[in-house]
Amino acid sequence: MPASNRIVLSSDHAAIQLRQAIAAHVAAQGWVVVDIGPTTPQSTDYPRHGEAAARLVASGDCRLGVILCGTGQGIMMAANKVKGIRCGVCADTFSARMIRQHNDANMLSIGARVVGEGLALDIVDAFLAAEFEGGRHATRVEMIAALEE
Ligand SMILES: O=C[C@H](O)[C@H](O)[C@H](O)COP(=O)(O)O
Repeated sequence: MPASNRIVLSSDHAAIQLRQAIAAHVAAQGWVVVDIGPTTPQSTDYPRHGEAAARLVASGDCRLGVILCGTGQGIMMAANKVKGIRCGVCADTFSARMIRQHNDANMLSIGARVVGEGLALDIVDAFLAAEFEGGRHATRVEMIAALEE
């Protein structure tokens, strides 16, 4: 377990049930879950939830983040607007592992209308188990950061 074991979870209305399943899953692994909701199924706007989670990661309050909406795409786009955030949408475990190993992703996005719960939990596990490899990948991640300046 890393030094900081805080992970933020957030979603829009399309992914509340899956987000809560992921929260229970990662909490059972020892992560301190910062679940910032929402908790009611009322329609809500994914940009606000993506931004809120991203700010907790960008500030260092949370080491990693998992965010969800219907496709995972919209909330990912919002999170990636926050400086320092590298978030990828994953619908397979290979990509979830690679965005950590090669891209040093600090957030994962999942589409609750795209993948079922079993696969989603495997995707989260693959993301959390992987470590950034550095080396040539560090140079490329630095190039991404330079685009923010
Ligand atoms: O990228 C956007 C997400 O998939 C949203 O969850 C989706 O657009 C919400 O759609 P609706 O308001 O029809 O539930």
